[in-house]
Amino acid sequence: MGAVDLSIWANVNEATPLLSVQGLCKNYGARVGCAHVSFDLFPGEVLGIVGESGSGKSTLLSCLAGHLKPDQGEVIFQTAQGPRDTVVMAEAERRRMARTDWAFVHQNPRDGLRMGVSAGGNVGERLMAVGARHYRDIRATAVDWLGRVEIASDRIDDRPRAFSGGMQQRLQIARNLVTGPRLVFMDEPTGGLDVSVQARLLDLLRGLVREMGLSAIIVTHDLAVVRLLADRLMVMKGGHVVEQGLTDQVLDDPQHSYTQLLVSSVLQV
Ligand SMILES: Nc1ncnc2c1ncn2[C@@H]1O[C@H](COP(=O)(O)OP(=O)(O)OP(=O)(O)O)[C@@H](O)[C@H]1O
Repeated sequence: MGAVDLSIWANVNEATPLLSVQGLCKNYGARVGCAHVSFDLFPGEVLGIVGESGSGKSTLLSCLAGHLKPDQGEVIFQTAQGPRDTVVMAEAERRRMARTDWAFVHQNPRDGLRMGVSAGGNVGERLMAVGARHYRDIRATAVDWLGRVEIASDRIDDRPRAFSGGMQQRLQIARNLVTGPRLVFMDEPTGGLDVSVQARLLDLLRGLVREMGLSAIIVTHDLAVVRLLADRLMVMKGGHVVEQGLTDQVLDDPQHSYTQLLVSSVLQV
């Protein structure tokens, strides 16, 4: 099992949104989590979601990834079999899609890795979950993916706890991308890392996203992250989307007063 087979996606039209979100709302009792969020995400497109703490970014991402059930709204995912609303689909199907069609990179690698399993095992078990059976092929693909995320092959049998924070995050990325998802959700993927480590990780992510033609939704506090990775930007405040558009346009010519504050860094996000 070498390169990931993407032929099943051949019938997915580039002009059809990969993800189409309509009127998504989630409240926690009387508190607004996110409200009336709508957008389309096209194949190969990277959307950044920014906003201060408590603005609803994580709530939105959790609803999109199926970790949280929204109170209202649709999340239509373009599967190889056609469009499906992931909000109403059966839990078993959503779980299967979460293994195959999309991936989730957590801020803390511990939430996305199995810390007691070797690096190779972390990558290999994802392949086994989608049907790979031959040990030699699985190990060869794991070695290949460790290389792609700049982890030396002689570390394949080490457990993630023997890795630095940056290496753990790169391993989490390999574990998530090895099965060839179309869409990757990332929650503060560079949060908690040193600045130099962040820069290297961002470069790596940018390369992989482009090379694999991935669509991605990235939640971050860091405008430098979206400047580098995101084609489009969504700015949230109090659970609402206050501005969205092309990243350069939003950052260079922000229209909403809150975005202006964010960009001028007057506001600490
Ligand atoms: N489990 C929960 N129970 C009650 N309220 C919640 C819960 N999770 C989030 N909230 C509230 O929903 C709103 C949005 O929170 P959310 O965590 O989505 O924001 P965020 O932008 O991701 O913040 P951060 O960057 O700090 O993670 C906040 O008012 C928050 O207090």
